[in-house]
Amino acid sequence: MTIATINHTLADMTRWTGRAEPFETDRARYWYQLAQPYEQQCIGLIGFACDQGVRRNQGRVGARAAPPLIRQAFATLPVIAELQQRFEGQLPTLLGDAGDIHCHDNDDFAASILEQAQIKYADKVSHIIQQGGLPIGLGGGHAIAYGSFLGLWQTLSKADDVTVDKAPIIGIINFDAHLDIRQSDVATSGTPFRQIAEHLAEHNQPFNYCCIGVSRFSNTAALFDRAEQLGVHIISDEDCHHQTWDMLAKQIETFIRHVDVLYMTIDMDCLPSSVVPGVSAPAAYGIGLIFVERAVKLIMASGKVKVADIAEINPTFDVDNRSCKVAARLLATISEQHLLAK
Ligand SMILES: N=CN[C@@H](CCC(=O)O)C(=O)O
Ligand SMILES: [Mn+2]
Ligand SMILES: [Mn+2]
Repeated sequence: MTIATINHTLADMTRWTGRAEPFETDRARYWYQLAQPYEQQCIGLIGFACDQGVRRNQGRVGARAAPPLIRQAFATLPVIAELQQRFEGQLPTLLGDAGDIHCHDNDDFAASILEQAQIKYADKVSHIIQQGGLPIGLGGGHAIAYGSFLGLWQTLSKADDVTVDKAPIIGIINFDAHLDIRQSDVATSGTPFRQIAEHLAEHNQPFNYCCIGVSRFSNTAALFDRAEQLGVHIISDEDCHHQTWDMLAKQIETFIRHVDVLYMTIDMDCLPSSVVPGVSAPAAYGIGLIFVERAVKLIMASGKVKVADIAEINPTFDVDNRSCKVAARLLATISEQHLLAK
């Protein structure tokens, strides 16, 4: 039997590598050339190398290996000209790597190892927000979501001007085939948004949850019942294909207008398994990458996103690194939009 432990490892900067461009101007620049060990950069990457929640949820494990592979794929993407111009002379202040929280799990669910990992990860998230940065979490299973939320919650609770009746309204936008509001005796990758709903209810705060890409073939009627009880705003996978962009954008904008701050999470199984094969629970239908990227830009443009994460990549089932590359593209999109909006 393995011993259940959690630990934090600092950024491994030897992983930030990519193409050398000795014959080009210095505008041939890649993200690997920007990354620094996290201090107080505008963006702080923090890995959640944990798939205990997937295991507890009877899923196929492997997501714990994803954070360094998503980083590696991101490292090789070019930095767009607009960003280089805008931040000339300040490029080392843009991207920090805060390392990974590891959850070395076993089958002893009572060991609370997942819960401890979520708390440790939440502390890092909170620290980055308090330093003025945007934390971007790299899962790991979708149990990362409860940690990301807790990190945001901790920060908001510490703010000087916050009282119960004046607390900022939190909105959560999740791109996911699954609602992840399961009832269970332990936390899993299928329970985070139900846990968040309960946490908010305990503190007399509203639960504003918009789930985009929900599949009627990936959620039971019991889950749809709970979604209705909790007032979840559902935009189904079929809606995403059949409705116009203007109609979808309006729904998302209306949701955003009613909240003060946002937590945005992308469960990579929202995309079709032909596009992202390396996930814990693949989706047959899925929503388009073109739509997801456009929606992510719209959400980031609100300026309300205080924490974001990318979850559920499972490298064991990836093909030709395809899934990590899609995750890296979304990570670059979030990063670009955040920085350009500054
Ligand atoms: N993170 C969520 N996972 C899905 C898993 C479904 C499955 O294994 O088929 C869920 O709980 O609904
Ligand atoms: Mn999912
Ligand atoms: Mn999920």
